[in-house]
Amino acid sequence: RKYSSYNLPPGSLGFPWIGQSISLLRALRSNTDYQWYQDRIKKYGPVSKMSVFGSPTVLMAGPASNHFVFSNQDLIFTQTKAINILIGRSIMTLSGDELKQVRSALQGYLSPEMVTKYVWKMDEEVRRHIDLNWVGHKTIKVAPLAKRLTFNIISSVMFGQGAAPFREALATGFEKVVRAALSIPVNIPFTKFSKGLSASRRIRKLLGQIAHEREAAFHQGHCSSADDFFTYMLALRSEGKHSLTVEDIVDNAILLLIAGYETSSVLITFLIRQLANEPDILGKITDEQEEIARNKGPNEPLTWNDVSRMKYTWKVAMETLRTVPALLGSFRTATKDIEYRGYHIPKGWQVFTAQIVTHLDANFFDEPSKFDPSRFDNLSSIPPYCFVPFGGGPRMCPGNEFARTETLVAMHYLVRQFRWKLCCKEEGYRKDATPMPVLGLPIVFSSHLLMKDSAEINTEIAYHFLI
Ligand code: HEM
Repeated sequence: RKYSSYNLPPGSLGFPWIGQSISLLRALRSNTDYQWYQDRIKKYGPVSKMSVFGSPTVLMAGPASNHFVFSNQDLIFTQTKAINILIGRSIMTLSGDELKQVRSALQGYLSPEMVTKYVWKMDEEVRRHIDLNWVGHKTIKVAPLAKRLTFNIISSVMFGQGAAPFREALATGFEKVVRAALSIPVNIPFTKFSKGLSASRRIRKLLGQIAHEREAAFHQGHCSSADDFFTYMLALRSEGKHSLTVEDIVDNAILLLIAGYETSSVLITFLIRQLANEPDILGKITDEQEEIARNKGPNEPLTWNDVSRMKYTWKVAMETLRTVPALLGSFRTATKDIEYRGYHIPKGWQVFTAQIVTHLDANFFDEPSKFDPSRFDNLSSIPPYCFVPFGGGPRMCPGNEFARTETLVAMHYLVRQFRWKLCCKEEGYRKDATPMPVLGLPIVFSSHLLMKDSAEINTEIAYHFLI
């Protein structure tokens, strides 16, 4: 009744609270979400109303809708109450001038010029990770290890050696915060939320200590802005570029880390999964990486220049992101009544656009279900707002260059040293906030340098299943 004068989009809000949440969650878990969106689009068109996760929501489909969602000033990031409590005053919750200042600071920190300075740290972390977890092993579960790798990379870049002694504690704490992010925010002991809340307090305390130490060192002139995230933000503050307190800086550090490690680990996991079934593509990537290695000493770390030459490998990564986007899509909330294609979207409603809808649309990608990295040979042939793994517009992912670089560094060492097969060829994946192979992607692998053919791997797989 409240909206009787509105021209709301077609569709039903379903039962109060529940709406379409259960059927969407079921589709996500069974990885049939693309069909779920298609069914709605066929029934109601590209703009329809539904109710998910407790809020009336307008589902929008297609490149024009993507553009609208990414760039409309009256749509702000949707926040779950749990995220607000767990992460605090981060870029996700800020608005107005504060948002502009923090966005510009984070963009600067993750800009290509800065990422060039992080390549050696990424190189160091990847090599350490491989020595520890791959060399001398025969089987591993890729997904949890990829998470640990991307966590170690980003925490080493952001906090430097200051956080090294606490890395294990931080990794466990962040895992609990991520798990609590989509939970019901009621602080009852032993629930996901209460565990996440305690972890978030511990992380804040620990990072707060490090930040205050960096503040003292910065004032005494003992560190430079390129050393770590805290010093970078403190240097910007001293230049009048923002006015965040140390506590706010810590909150933004937590957000940056969470936004960065989980998504990148999904990309690395699904790349490894894809390459297990694509010997030709793996061969081409290996050739590209061998060519780069040929001009370097045996232990010489990769440089920015090397990474810029990994063009084919990045096309394969983009095709992986097209077929399995690391994030479902973008949720926004309307801050006032707005209009789109003649429909009203009331203040307080959510809008949602799912990446997979354009990524798998045959109008934009020929044979969309085929894995074909060559479709990225000519990026300008892809219409705007159709390929959006990093979002778009003013809130586009500022970490895309960081993610690209760490993924390429990891692939450089993996493809040159190993050949792998999936332990379970039929292993599917489910989607929560991010997609995840149901068994964590167990693989069996051998050293590529020693192996002449795949017979050795086949024996390993047989052995793996016997035990
Ligand atoms: C493959 C890896 C990654 C993917 C696919 C990805 C994807 C995305 C997407 C789609 C958004 C926009 C969400 C929206 O519009 O609702 C986003 C935002 C964001 N990403 Fe990433 N991301 C990745 C890696 C990273 C990394 C490595 C970092 C940091 C080091 C990072 C930091 C952020 C931040 C801070 C935001 C929020 C920006 C804002 O509030 O304006 N991301 N990411």
